Amino acid sequence: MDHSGGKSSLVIACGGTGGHLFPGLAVAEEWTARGGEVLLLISEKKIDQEAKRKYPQYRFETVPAIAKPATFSPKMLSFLAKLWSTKGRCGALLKEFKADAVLGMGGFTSLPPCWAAKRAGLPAFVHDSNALPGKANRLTSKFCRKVFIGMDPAKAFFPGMDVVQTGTPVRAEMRSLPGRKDAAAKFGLDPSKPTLLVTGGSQGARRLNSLVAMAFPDFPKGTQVLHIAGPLDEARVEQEAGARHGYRVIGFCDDMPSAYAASDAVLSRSGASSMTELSFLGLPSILVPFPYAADDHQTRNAEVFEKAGAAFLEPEGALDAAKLAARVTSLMSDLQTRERMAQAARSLAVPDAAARVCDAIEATLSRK
Ligand SMILES: CC(=O)N[C@H]1[C@@H](OP(=O)(O)OP(=O)(O)OC[C@H]2O[C@@H](n3ccc(=O)[nH]c3=O)[C@H](O)[C@@H]2O)O[C@H](CO)[C@@H](O)[C@@H]1O
Repeated sequence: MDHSGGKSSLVIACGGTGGHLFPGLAVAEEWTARGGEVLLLISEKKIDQEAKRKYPQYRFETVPAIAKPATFSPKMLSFLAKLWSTKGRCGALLKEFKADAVLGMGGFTSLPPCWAAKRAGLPAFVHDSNALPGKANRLTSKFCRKVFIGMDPAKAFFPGMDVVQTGTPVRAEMRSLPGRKDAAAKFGLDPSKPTLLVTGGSQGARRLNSLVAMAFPDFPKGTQVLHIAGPLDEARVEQEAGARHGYRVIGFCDDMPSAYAASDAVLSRSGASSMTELSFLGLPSILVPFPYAADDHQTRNAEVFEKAGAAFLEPEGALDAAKLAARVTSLMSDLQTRERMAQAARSLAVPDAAARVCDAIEATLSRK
């Protein structure tokens, strides 16, 4: 295979959650634009299977989603068995696809393909978008030639590894946002009114949803809310708040560019992909980390934005409806602060992250 022109075959393991899937798709877009071929490994989860429909130009294969049990229990045996059997299936797929390299976008679902690559003598790479890398990625990195990171603090967790700070890739559709008027119309909102986007990441955020619904009556008059409640909580939030004027509830949003384009500020969990999009688009935010995320990594993510002045960090444990309303009020009624935060957010963006990832893989392949 000719590696000089980027015609190589790349396997991208990006299943399990939006935070892994969308950056993986962004790399696929860049790799294929360079003339290469991709095979995307996704899980059986709904979000992954919907991506398969939305991107018919790519080849997808479904492999099991793998989650490590929190404590040592009999479930650990089935976890290990699943890792082993998935590694076998990935090995067969790499061979059949004539893969030149494997890129894992994170989580235990990335481990078997990177392990299989190492066994087959192929270069493997892992991308970690968080400030505090997870155990899965630290383990997966042992099979990898290079580790790509989204945020600077992650570097310290991969001692002795070839770590490249690439930033986290953003899908191409984020580069061409619709105008505010069209975007607002899509959600039945008034483009002339200040609008707050609420999102809990790809899986939603039940507690945050309830707080926003309770706090809304105390938001500044005229403020609209576009509330992405998550597929499992849509009906409940709709019942609690959906009938209010200027309050739009949706379950899963398959058009995030429009959601961002319609909004002046964002109240969000601090998943790395959502935050990457906020910095790429220069949106001020209030970040409420998911308190049960592994090793509290969402708090570490949010601290990076808070330190840069790009976001207000509000720990969920200390948040009630009154405090949330006060925070939203101070943000929505102060254009200067929003502009300052937007600029700080932009300063954290790495707009060519997908290109940096592809450059680093190509550099390794050309030395093979
Ligand atoms: C609960 C949890 O542990 N979540 C983790 C998960 O991300 P998780 O998928 O929860 O969240 P992220 O914020 O990283 O990514 C969400 C992605 O889904 C998209 N989106 C979201 C909602 C929607 O309706 N439509 C839609 O397209 C967003 O635009 C974004 O691209 O992996 C990330 C990357 O390791 C971590 O940083 C997160 O902490």
